[in-house]
Amino acid sequence: MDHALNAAALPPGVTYVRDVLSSEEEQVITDKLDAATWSNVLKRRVQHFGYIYDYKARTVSAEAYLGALPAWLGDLADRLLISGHVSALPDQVIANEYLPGQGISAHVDCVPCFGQSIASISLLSPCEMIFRERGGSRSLAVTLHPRSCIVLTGAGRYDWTHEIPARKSDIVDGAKAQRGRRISLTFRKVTPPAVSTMAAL
Ligand SMILES: O=C(O)CCC(=O)C(=O)O
Ligand SMILES: [Fe+2]
Repeated sequence: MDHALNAAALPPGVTYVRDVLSSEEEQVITDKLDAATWSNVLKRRVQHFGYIYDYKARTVSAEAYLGALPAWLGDLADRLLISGHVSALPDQVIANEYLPGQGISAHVDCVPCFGQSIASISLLSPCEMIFRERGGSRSLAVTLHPRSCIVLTGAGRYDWTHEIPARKSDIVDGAKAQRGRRISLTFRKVTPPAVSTMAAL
């Protein structure tokens, strides 16, 4: 938990923590996901828990509620809150699977849909995440190691985009590394529409 990266190499508001999971936990989580049904609605496979996120409409509606997080994800959500990595208990999780050559294009996670902290836990294979300052010229590359967690808050959540380049290798710790299968679990707190409407008033 205390291999925090040099904060200067991260956008403001972003924290990166190594080894939030053991290798055993990483395997158990992977097996649980593979025992469930991966969705092919996107180029990469995904699974949604808690609420379904509508990628096209960029919304989470009340009808999208699937139920409480399964216990194994609820436990991880509790850990993120108790360790202070997130400020509100996450109630929505998206698992993303990236095969070599797959990525996610530059985006800011839906602002009205989700709360102030977004936490992403990486499994299985390292990859690079690129941050770009919106309306600015700064960009930063951060290696996401398996079993690490990256948390986006503040400017890193709202004023910088993040992306994972769709490529087959990355430079990891100074050396070229072929990508393997990577899975991420992104934990968010859904903002009820009524609350975001009130906040906008
Ligand atoms: O795979 C990741 O670590 C990031 C996923 C992501 O940015 C997202 O689902 O919004
Ligand atoms: Fe994201």
